[in-house]
Amino acid sequence: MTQPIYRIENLIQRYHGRPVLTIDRLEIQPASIMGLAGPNGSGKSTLLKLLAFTARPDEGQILFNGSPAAPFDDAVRFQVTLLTQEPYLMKRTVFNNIVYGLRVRGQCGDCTAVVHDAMTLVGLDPEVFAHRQWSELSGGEAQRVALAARLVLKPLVLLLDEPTASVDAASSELIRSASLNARREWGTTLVIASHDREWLYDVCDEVAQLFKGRLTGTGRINTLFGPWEPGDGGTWYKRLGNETRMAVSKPPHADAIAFIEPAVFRILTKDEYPAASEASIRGTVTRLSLERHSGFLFADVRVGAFTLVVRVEEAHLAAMTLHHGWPVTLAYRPERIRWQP
Ligand SMILES: Nc1ncnc2c1ncn2[C@@H]1O[C@H](COP(=O)(O)OP(=O)(O)OP(=O)(O)O)[C@@H](O)[C@H]1O
Repeated sequence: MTQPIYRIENLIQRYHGRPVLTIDRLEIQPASIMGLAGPNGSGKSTLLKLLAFTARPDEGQILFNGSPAAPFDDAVRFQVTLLTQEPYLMKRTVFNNIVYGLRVRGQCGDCTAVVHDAMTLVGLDPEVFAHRQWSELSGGEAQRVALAARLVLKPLVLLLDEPTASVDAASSELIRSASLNARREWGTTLVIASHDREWLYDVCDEVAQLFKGRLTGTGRINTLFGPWEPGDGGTWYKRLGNETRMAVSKPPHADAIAFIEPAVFRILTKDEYPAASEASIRGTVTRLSLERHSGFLFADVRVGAFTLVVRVEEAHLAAMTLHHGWPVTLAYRPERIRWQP
């Protein structure tokens, strides 16, 4: 096993004395793509800032290539770069924004060719954009300049904090493909925080789930929020829309959040019925995907207004034909739902 590029140990980060991030242990492998998923305020940006070594954790440590690193150490400053949701360009031309990091590192004299290459990677024609001022760019163009300013450094680690949250669709596509290109071409490790779970699952080797500042797992998981409704005989339900109700175990309280592992669901074959201990719901397959990290096959199943991720058992594959648009019945045992108070 290679040495992880990051190893987090017993980390606690606080704001005004309140812990906002607690991670006992997390490793990120070199040249891998790690996704960070979680609702607003779950600690994704805080974790990225710590991985960028712009701040020191209040407790615990982050080892970089096996060694502890202090904020702004040369060992990390020249290797790790963070792209935030807002581009924060300097008040100068596009060319001068992109070349800045190279000059700070004393890496080139005439950097024209490498700067132009970086611009091309993010879909900015150097002829058109090199001499534009920072103020003469759209939001999507500005974000692409900010990314080019990082790619030109061929960084060991590129941290992306919701890089496409406030840009147009075309810029978003260019930002995504240019980022993935960095891993392919230079073996750059990527850590991506995003609310776009589908994208994360498509491109990441592993996705860390954060919830209220805690790591709740790595891998796919279904997260359902209340309200929960009591039914007959002690059963509780979640309304999923289109008159579909999903039976759940008794929630600990009204605002509890349910975590349901994809393996909790099983897709019934044509001739199968749920067992007496199982509940069931009907839905439609909208997507099939293979998780790189585990090699498991997952189906996205649309149930009412929700999409549930379901792990497809290998033993079942032969007995089922799953296609986009295929109606399926999911069986599950409600007591296997995990609750987070
Ligand atoms: N500078 C700060 N001062 C005080 N509290 C902060 C500060 N920055 C973040 N927090 C708090 O820390 C917690 C984690 O915030 P963080 O921005 O890391 O979450 P996030 O998962 O990135 O959220 P989002 O998806 O909305 O960007 C939140 O409760 C937030 O209010």
